[in-house]
Amino acid sequence: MTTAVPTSGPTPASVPASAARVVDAVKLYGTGDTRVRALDGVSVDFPAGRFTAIMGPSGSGKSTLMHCAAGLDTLTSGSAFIGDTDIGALGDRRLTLLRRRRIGFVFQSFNLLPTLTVAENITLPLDLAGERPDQEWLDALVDTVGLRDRLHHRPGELSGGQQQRVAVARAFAGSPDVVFADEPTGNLDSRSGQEVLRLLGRTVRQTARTVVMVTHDPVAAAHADEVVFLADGRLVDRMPDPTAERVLDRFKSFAPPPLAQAVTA
Ligand SMILES: Nc1ncnc2c1ncn2[C@@H]1O[C@H](COP(=O)(O)OP(=O)(O)OP(=O)(O)O)[C@@H](O)[C@H]1O
Repeated sequence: MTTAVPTSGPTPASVPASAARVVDAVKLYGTGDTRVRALDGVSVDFPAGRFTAIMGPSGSGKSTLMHCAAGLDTLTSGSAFIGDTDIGALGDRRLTLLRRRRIGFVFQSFNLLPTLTVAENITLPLDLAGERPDQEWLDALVDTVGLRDRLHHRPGELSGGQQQRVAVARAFAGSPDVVFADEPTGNLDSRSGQEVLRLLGRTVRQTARTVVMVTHDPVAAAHADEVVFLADGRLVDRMPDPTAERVLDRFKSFAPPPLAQAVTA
C-alpha cells in the first residue's frame, strides 16, 4: 500500500478546541416497562485534530453516543455540538447540510454504491452537496489509501480492506470537521483491519483531521490518541495514549465476566 499522506488540503470549515461534544446527554428508547436509558447523562468532548476511540461493553451506549453526536439521532435531553454548532437547534434541512459538509462517516459495512467506480464513490458526498472537489487534496487522499490503480474499478472488484479504504477516502474527501467511524474494522480480517486503522491514525496525525471511532476491540482502540470508556450509558473513564493491554485490563473491569472473556479470546 502506498504510504503517501496528504499534508495540505483545505482547512476544515472551523477548528475549535472540540471538533464535537455532547453535554449532559440523555437518550431514552421505548416507554414504560420497556424503557431503556441508553445514555444516562454523558458529557464528553472529542478534541480537534485527535483520534478518539469509544469503548465499552455491548449495550453500553457506544453507537447511541456516536449517532447522537453525529446528528444521525436526537437526544432526549442535553446537547450535541459539532464545533460551535448546537445540532439540536437545527432544522432538518440545515442538519442534513451540516452532516454533508462537516461530517464524514465510515461504517462497518463500507456502504459503497456498487454501480459507481471507486473514484465516483469517493466524490459522491461532494457531488451530492454540489461542491467542487479540491483536486490536490483528493489526489493526496487517493495516494494515502493506496488505490490509485483501482480508481476505475467497481467496489465488487475490490477486497473488503480495499473497499473500506475507499470508504475512508470518501469520508475525508470533503475535508470534514470530524469523521465518525462505527466499528470500521468489524468486517475485515485482522491484517486489513490493521491497515485501515493505521490509515485513520496517519490521516489524523499528519493532516490534523479528527476521528471518533466506536469499537469493542482493544487492539483497534490502541490506534487512537485517547480512549473514552462507557458503561451502562455513562462515561466511566478516559485513557490517553492507550495500549491494547491497558485498554483490555480497563475494559475487563467494566464488562460482565462472559464479555471480558470473549474479548480476551
Ligand atoms: N432503536 C432502539 N430501540 C430500543 N432500544 C435501543 C435502540 N437502540 C439501542 N437500544 C438500546 O440502547 C442500549 C445502548 O445501545 P447501543 O447500540 O448504543 O450500545 P453499544 O454499546 O453500541 O452496543 P454494541 O457494542 O452491542 O453495538 C442497549 O440497551 C440497546 O438495546
